[in-house]
Amino acid sequence: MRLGGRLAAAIEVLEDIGRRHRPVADALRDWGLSHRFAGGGDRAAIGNIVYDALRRKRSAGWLFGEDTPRAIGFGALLLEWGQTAQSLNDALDGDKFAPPLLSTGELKAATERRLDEAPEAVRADVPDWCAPLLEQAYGDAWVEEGVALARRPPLDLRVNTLQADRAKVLAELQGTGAAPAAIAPHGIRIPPIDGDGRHPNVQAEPAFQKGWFEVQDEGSQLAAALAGAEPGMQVLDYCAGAGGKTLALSAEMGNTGQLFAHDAEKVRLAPIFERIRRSHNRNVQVVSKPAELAPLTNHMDLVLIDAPCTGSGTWRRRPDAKWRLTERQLDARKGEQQAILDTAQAFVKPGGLLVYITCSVFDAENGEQVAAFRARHDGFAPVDHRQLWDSRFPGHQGAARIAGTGGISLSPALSGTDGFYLHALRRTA
Ligand SMILES: C[S@@+](CC[C@H](N)C(=O)[O-])C[C@H]1O[C@@H](n2cnc3c(N)ncnc32)[C@H](O)[C@@H]1O
Repeated sequence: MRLGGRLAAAIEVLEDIGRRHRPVADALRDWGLSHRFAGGGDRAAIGNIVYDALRRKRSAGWLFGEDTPRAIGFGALLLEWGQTAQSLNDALDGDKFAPPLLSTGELKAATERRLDEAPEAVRADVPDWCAPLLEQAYGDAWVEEGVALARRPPLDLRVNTLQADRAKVLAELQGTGAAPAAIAPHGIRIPPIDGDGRHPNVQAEPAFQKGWFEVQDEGSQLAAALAGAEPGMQVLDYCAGAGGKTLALSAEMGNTGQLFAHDAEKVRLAPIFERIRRSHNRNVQVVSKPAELAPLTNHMDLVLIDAPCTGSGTWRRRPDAKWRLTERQLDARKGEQQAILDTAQAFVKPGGLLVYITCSVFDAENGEQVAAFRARHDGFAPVDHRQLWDSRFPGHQGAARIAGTGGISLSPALSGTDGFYLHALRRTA
């Protein structure tokens, strides 16, 4: 397929996503099933246009004065693929599979409209209602952070130190662009792809099958490392999901002590069994029934709450979620976070740690949530987060926002990671 056919397919997929409110991955998969002639390169290119269009939906739409699938599809190529309106028309001319060429009016709009004159929320590529929330979190840097949240993400891996070391995994991944991550000691980064490229399928690597590494954003790796799990500890991962942090904690603990992995949803927890097997974790017990957690009350050295949240820190990877999110959903997540904090705190032993994590960039789910928890519960005091960060990641003082006793926040523009928040509280009574 030439560029025109790929763009037409991307516009079709964007129409499907808009019409049927479907997740991007589902819409792309269905398109692939009904167009079996398309090769892997075509599918990757179409996927890239679709994801770019969703990441840059507002700024792409701004160029044409509307955010129709056609406008944002073309806009993605203008903003992210180094095309100009004229070079696009030249490339599409004579391609019978291409969408109609840009009209005189569209050419004029795309040539004359300037993104640097657009309102801030357009440049930041976020819904209007989210702009004040980003400003609250990032102050003057909020547009820059919005822009970074709309960029293509890297592919990050965490070396499973129970099975391998970084040099060994890097040697296996030679030729993929893999390099040591900037901050995470066991992290490996394959940079964001350009244009119609695609990341290597690392999960097909024998090294992955042998459990030498996991796919995990560097921010998630840093959050897990900051939680402070140590060999021999009793740890409860209360919202373990598919176990991304569980596996990292288990490795930090050197496969010793006990790590209980719980989640309210059995379906979310299901993949953890295969992952534990592949990664050779021997200190993890999966506890799906809340009643079976009762004996752990007051006994845990560390309780990790990787809370359900809006996921606004992961918009680079799930840009459709950015446009689907509503204030009502934010309120619902806040209610869940509050209830989980109130329940999970009871498992911390006196002197133990309660560590709260989200992959949200909104203070309402982060610092404000922890402040409200502390107002409801005596006996928990924040650790010194500056000291915590500096001791774990010396030499990276400026790579996170640290608000004294107010937690640690990671962001794409400052930290080069997904947006994450971590707040560690010690039980004092
Ligand atoms: C951010 S995800 C966890 C991701 C996971 N820790 C990881 O690193 O891959 C949040 C999880 O919280 C779970 N959850 C939601 N409400 C819960 C509750 N009341 N108790 C325990 N888990 C809950 C969800 O099912 C979801 O799997």
